[in-house]
Formats: sequence, C-alpha cells, structure tokens
Amino acid sequence: MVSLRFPFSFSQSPKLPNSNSNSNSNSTSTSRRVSSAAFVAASAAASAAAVAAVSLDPKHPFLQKALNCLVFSNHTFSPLWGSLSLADNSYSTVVESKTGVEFPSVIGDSRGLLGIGLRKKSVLGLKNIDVYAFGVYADGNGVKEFLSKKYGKLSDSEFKANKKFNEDLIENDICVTVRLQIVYGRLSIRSVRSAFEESVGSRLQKFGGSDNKELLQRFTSQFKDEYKIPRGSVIDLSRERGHVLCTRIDGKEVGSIQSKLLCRSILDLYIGQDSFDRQAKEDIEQNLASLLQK
Ligand SMILES: CCCCCCCCCCCC(=O)O
Repeated sequence: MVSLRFPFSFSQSPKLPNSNSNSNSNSTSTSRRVSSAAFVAASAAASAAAVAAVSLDPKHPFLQKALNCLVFSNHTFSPLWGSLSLADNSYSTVVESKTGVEFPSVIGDSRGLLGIGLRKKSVLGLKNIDVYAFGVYADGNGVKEFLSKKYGKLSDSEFKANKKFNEDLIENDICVTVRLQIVYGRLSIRSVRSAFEESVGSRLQKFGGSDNKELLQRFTSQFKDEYKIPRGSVIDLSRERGHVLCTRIDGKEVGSIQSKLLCRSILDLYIGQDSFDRQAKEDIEQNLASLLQK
C-alpha cells in the first residue's frame, strides 16, 4: 500500500536539486528540476509556523526541543529546507538555469513548487525567443489529501503504473498557481493578450467546443492597456477553491473568473499533454508521484 510521506521525516533523504555554485545565498539551488523536497517545504512551513507559535510558551519545552531539532535538520538536510527560517520567514529559491530567474520554493501560506520550465516562442516563424520562465505551485495539504484519498489503497505496482497525476491536478479542485516571470524585455500588453488568445483559445476549443469566445474575451480583457510588462514582471494565474481563476500582475489582482473550463485550459498549457515545456511537465509528474511512498 502507498502512503503519504511525512513532511518532517529525517530518515530518508529526498532527491536534491543541483547545488548552486554561483549563488550568493547558501539556500538557493540552481536547477531546471525541482525536488519534491521543495514541495514538502510548503507543508512544513505551515506546521513550522504552528510549532513556532507554541514554542514561545515556556510551558511547552518539548515543542521547543522539537523545533530546535527541525531547524537544525533543515540546515543539514536539504538546501531547499535550509532557509526555512522561522526568524525571518524566508524560504529557499530554485533558479531556472537558462534565464537565471529565481522561484521561491513556497508562495502564499502553503503552495509548494512542483516544477519550473521555460516558455519559448517563435517570432515571425524565425527566431525562438525565451519569453518567460514559469513555476507551477500547488497547495500542499490539498494535494496530499487528494492523492492519499485516491491512491492510498493502491498496491505498489498499481501505483507505479499510474500516469495520471498531472491530470488529477488539472481536473480537481486543488489550489494551484502558475507563476510566469517575464524574461523578454520588449513585451507589449497587446502581445500578451494575443498570445493568451491563441494558447488559451486553442485549449478552450479543445475542451469546451467553439462557443467560448466570451469567456476568452473576459479573460484576455483583464490585461488592460495601462499595464506595463517589462522584464522581471510576474504574472500569477491561480486556481482558487471552487475553480476560480485569479490573475495577478506583480502582486496586484487584476481579475477573477469562476470557470472550471478556463482553469483547466490554463493548467493544460503547463502540465497537460502538449505542454510548453515537456521536461517541466515530467518533473512535476515525478514530484507528485514522489509525495507518495510505500
Ligand atoms: C513576442 C512574443 C510574445 C509572447 C507573449 C507571451 C506572454 C504571456 C502569454 C502567456 C500564454 C502563452 O505562453 O501562450
């Protein structure tokens, strides 16, 4: 039978991403691949915060001890856990190696990084340019709850034969964020709109048929002319509970739309069958699978 890996398990070393030789922070790792340890850190963050709160209470010396043990272990265990510092509340980052773009291993309260990738696009059918790096995050508790319910009773071989973890994430009501970090320096908001029109439009058609022009228009019209998208801009596309797609540009919410079809179409671009970056999709699949262990 498979069961969920306990986030504070010290007995088994998770796969680590390559360590970063040119980083100025000892908690940053450079990799195109993201270890499930990054994701585990998301669940750990919430629990660690709870432990920290109690540990200030002198009536709980045991918890203080557990906390010390946790922090010590973080520093020797994994670079991604290394900066899970309760003092400054900062977490480790993973760097997309081609562009140098950094992704925090945890965003929000509990969304852990499952994988990173690169979106390239050909301009005038000629040059392939790097447009943005992306990171896919999912809510630690939501994923674990879902996976253990669905796969907890499978035998090991049945579990290994499963190839549907990404589909599970795309389809179900689990909080997910895809973070786009723009690397191309000459992007107009109009080109962002038309790129979304093309990519999201094709998925809306694929999953929902041709009658979705209004939905596509509602989504793309969130990217208003007044917004600037210079290099370094961050666009967050988040599926919140109830299949609500919430869009943020540089942290500012620009709109939210309740539509299962739209959420599915967006996620399919990054982790679906014909995703933008095949390696990223495979990494994510693997990291989802490694959240369960025998
Ligand atoms: C010159 C290329 C312009 C491409 C702009 C893409 C900006 C964001 C679009 C997101 C969706 C997608 O990648 O198709």
